[in-house]
Amino acid sequence: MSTPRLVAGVDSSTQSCKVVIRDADTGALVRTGTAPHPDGTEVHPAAWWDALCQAAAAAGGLGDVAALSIAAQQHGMVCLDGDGSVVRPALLWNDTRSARAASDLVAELGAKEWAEAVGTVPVASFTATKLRWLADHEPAHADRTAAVCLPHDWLTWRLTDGRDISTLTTDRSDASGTGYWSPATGQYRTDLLEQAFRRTPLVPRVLGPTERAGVLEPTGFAAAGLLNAGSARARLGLAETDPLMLAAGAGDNAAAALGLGVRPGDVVVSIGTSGTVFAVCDTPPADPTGTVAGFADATGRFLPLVCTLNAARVLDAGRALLGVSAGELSRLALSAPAGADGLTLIPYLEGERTPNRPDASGELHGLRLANSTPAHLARAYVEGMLCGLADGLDALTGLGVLSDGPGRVFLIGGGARSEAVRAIAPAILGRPVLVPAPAEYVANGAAAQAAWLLSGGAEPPRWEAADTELFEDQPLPWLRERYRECRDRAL
Ligand SMILES: Nc1ncnc2c1ncn2[C@@H]1O[C@H](COP(=O)(O)OP(=O)(O)O)[C@@H](O)[C@H]1O
Ligand SMILES: O=C(CO)[C@@H](O)[C@H](O)COP(=O)(O)O
Repeated sequence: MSTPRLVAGVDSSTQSCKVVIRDADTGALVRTGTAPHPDGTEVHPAAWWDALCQAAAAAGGLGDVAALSIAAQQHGMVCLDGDGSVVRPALLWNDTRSARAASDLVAELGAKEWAEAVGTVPVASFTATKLRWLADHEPAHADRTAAVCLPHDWLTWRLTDGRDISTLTTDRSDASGTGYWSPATGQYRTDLLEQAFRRTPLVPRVLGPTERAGVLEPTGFAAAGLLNAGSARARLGLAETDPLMLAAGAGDNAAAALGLGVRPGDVVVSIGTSGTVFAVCDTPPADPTGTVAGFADATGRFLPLVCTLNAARVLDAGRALLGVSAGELSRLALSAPAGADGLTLIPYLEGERTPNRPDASGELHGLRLANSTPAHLARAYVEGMLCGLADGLDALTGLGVLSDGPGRVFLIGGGARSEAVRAIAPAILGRPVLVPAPAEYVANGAAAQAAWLLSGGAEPPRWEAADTELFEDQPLPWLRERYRECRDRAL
């Protein structure tokens, strides 16, 4: 029997780095590893590199892997100087300090004009607004910035070169989250980059879905001038003789869409640090309200997406408040009645991106003696978080980009591991929900992209779909209505 060819997929997400190693032909899972990322919304990229090395080691190393693809959290601003050194820690997608810069940029050009130019209207998450913040607040760092790239671009480049900024690459999906690349034309809008940053740094070359970002040759680390090349290869579990092909990589949500094999009409709801609701479609969306971001996907199509800042960590906060485990929060939530007897959480604990309220905070409405119990509070936390996502699903549906949809609604991400979330989601989202078996769907999508690179086929590999469990319940329009009233009062 021949040895299977292996591929690796990476999800360098907000809270951790995950590596999955799969059989390139069958998709069978071979090994996995994870490592945590530091907390905070400002992180030095070296921490992602360390976590990638640790996660690769925990997955048994990459020595027998033929191709690798890196997917990562979107939008983070990584500034490099002319020598390829990091200028300052990266500002992540959930750092809201550029909210004022975002509203300045909208005022300068107009929301409709931004949506038509790049598919998105500036909010604090997008790279363009972070660059404007840097220009306004740290001009010395802005002056030193010779190139700007994103988390997955930097990690891929760190593996293939790590020194020459002219070799930086990205892909369509991540480029579409910058605010200066147009999914509709497939071109950078250098004028908008300059408008945001008042400078024109080098930006990564945008690769198509099956293009190769590079090859990590046996001598690669030394050629790249990385200090202690031998130890870097050793940390990744690579033997001195192993070449490793690097795929284009992707933004995490596009990778998840690829990993799940979503079809036009399907919707994915992901509950990670961010809450996202997205679909794939064949025409570039442009929502002048900015609610739906018109991203590109990782297969050559488009990825309309709504993103909230408050998802799995709302559940974490509920647990901390009640001093209980994730399992106990879930049990408590399921022991309270739907609607928590009038207790409603508006879950904007981190400010909010959709709706665009970067300075908002969370609010509890309707506290009474009768609902002042741990169970009611747990229920309100789960329901409030899901109502934020249901608003996102409404916006996506309202934009008319779902062909005959919504069809299948998938629920993924760390938060989908909660039994209460799975059970309550159908009533709040107003439709049946398919929960794939718990797995790292972003890293799986990256692994599929690596296998696609190896196969050179016209379509991504057709690996066996994950087992799914169907959750159904009667929609609760009255609960959504009460949430809307409290939300609008809060806003
Ligand atoms: N059983 C569970 N119940 C509730 N939340 C969970 C559970 N398991 C994991 N989580 C939460 O999921 C989050 C991590 O999810 P993940 O999708 O990996 O996030 P990210 O991609 O943003 O790093 C954490 O906030 C964690 O507390
Ligand atoms: O900003 C977005 C999408 O626009 C987020 O979805 C980030 O890509 C972070 O994802 P997670 O780490 O929460 O999965």
